[in-house]
Amino acid sequence: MSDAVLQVEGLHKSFGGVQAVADVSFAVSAGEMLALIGPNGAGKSTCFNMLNGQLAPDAGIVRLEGRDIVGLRPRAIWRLGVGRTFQITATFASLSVRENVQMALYSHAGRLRSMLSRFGAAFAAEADALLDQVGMLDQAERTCGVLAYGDLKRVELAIALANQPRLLLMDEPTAGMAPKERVALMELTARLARARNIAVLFTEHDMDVVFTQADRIIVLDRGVLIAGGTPQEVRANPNVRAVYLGSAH
Ligand SMILES: Nc1ncnc2c1ncn2[C@@H]1O[C@H](COP(=O)(O)OP(=O)(O)OP(=O)(O)O)[C@@H](O)[C@H]1O
Repeated sequence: MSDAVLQVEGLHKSFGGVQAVADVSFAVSAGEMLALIGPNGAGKSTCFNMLNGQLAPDAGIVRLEGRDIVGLRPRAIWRLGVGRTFQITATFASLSVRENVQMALYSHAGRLRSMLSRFGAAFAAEADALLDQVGMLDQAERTCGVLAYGDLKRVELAIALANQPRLLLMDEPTAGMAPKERVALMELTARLARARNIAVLFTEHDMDVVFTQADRIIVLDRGVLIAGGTPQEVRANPNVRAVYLGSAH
């Protein structure tokens, strides 16, 4: 795929006798939403951890815009434009929504050592622009500790965007959210990904979110990719139905 932001080839990882990820290859294009699904223990987190440098693969190539990033530290990979959101939100509860995004902008600009008290107006306009994009500008003055969970997730998305990622890794982004909020968050993510040409790879247990929001889906089972394609193709794949979706889809 010529416009691939991320290219993964022959990724392997074992823990003792357990082959967590076995010969996994896939690619994600700019502006594309790719869902990585599979039952518990299929190897999704292990894959993510190898993509952002937290875990060293036993074998395989990970290319970000053509550059092999295997062996780089997580921070170096983040600097190259790989953002990640986690199942548990990572905002500073005592700082305001705007300050949290300002902090991320500071960090992206390499000026994290500046004292919080010197924040002042620095990056305030940029922070507000990001908050506007995720629909949180009207809550910019509130501290993150008092926000509703779904709103916190949108702040987290703004924080991830502050690093101007080329690739966004989202590990169960909608965990803990109400079903209606989940689709809304991923619709927002998809809209922003397309507008900013960001490749998004996400894991998700909510099949409604996966099948309505992903452009393509890849399916892991016991470390092996057993299927990949459009939501329609994956839904119709008998292996997927047997191994993962059961009779529900
Ligand atoms: N640090 C580790 N040490 C030993 N085994 C591990 C480690 N991390 C993962 N595993 C094993 O590797 C396999 C894949 O786990 P992984 O967490 O990647 O799956 P997952 O698809 O993310 O699961 P879930 O949906 O439950 O988060 C499992 O058998 C797990 O027990």
